[in-house]
Amino acid sequence: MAAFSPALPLAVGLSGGADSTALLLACAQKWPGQVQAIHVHHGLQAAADDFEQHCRALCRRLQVPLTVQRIDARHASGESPEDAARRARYKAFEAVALASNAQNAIHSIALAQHADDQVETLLLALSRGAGVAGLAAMPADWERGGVRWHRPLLRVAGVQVRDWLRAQGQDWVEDPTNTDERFTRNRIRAQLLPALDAAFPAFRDTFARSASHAAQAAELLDELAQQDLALTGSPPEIRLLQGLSRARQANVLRHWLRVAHATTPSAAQLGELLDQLAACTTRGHRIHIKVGRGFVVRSGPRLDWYNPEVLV
Ligand SMILES: Nc1ncnc2c1ncn2[C@@H]1O[C@H](COP(=O)(O)OP(=O)(O)OP(=O)(O)O)[C@@H](O)[C@H]1O
Repeated sequence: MAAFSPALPLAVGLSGGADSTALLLACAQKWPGQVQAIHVHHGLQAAADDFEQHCRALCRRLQVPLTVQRIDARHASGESPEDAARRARYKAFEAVALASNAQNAIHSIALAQHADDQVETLLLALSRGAGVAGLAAMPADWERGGVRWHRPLLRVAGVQVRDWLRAQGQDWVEDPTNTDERFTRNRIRAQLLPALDAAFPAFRDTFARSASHAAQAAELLDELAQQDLALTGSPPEIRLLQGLSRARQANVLRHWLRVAHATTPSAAQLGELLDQLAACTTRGHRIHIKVGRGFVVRSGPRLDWYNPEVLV
């Protein structure tokens, strides 16, 4: 938090839980008159009104302007309720930043994820078999929608955040779902983090270092994919793809499918596509492989992708 120097005015995403309560308090103390808060009311759980009340009382006491955004975070089929809520929340933050008037325009938004959240994200990525992009976990800073986003607590342990809050005499609302071990993240927090603490006391720092190595590697792979896609064309030409190593083919194909078709192949689908590419040496060789909601096919000298649902 010491090195955190955001462009002001700053808005803090305030859920009412310990972490964002602490972040708002620290920021309001550091930059009086330059900080505001955004609370998103999901209406998903009975405790939502308690969260809102806590946020209103806290902001009144700190004399911090508060915007409460009500959202409908119902999830689409195939999407987890947590992902839907997170996506809707980010959209709500962006809408508030966009609507902030010129005089008090929000330049940065800070979120309160801390080092334990980062370790949980990394372990979740490992449990899904993620590649380096997933193992990069959460970035500390990024830019989107003309706003700088920050996670200033990413190197601070969860217990330190709560200890600081207690020392400040500040209360918070405990999210009742945080102890529900039906959620994987909560099982990681309750069962794995204490075991990691016992086995590797420095795990928060060392895991964070691995995540930032992965982030750097992911950036390089992305740059290489852009260069290779410029070489093969989009959609890519089969003969030019075949001139690349198998690892580079995999990298550029993943990139092409993501940027051009917003789809990600499974490891098995990509493996099959690479095998087909290697075998594609005759004019008549057909390629037709399911990827995401559609198919990668051969179309003359190139690959192509189509979604049959969109064609009808
Ligand atoms: N309903 C919300 N309204 C505003 N900001 C939110 C809300 N939910 C989460 N955030 C922001 O996003 C961050 C990450 O959310 P996440 O749900 O992972 O954590 P959290 O357990 O809610 O954190 P906290 O201890 O602050 O409640 C929060 O620390 C907070 O800054």
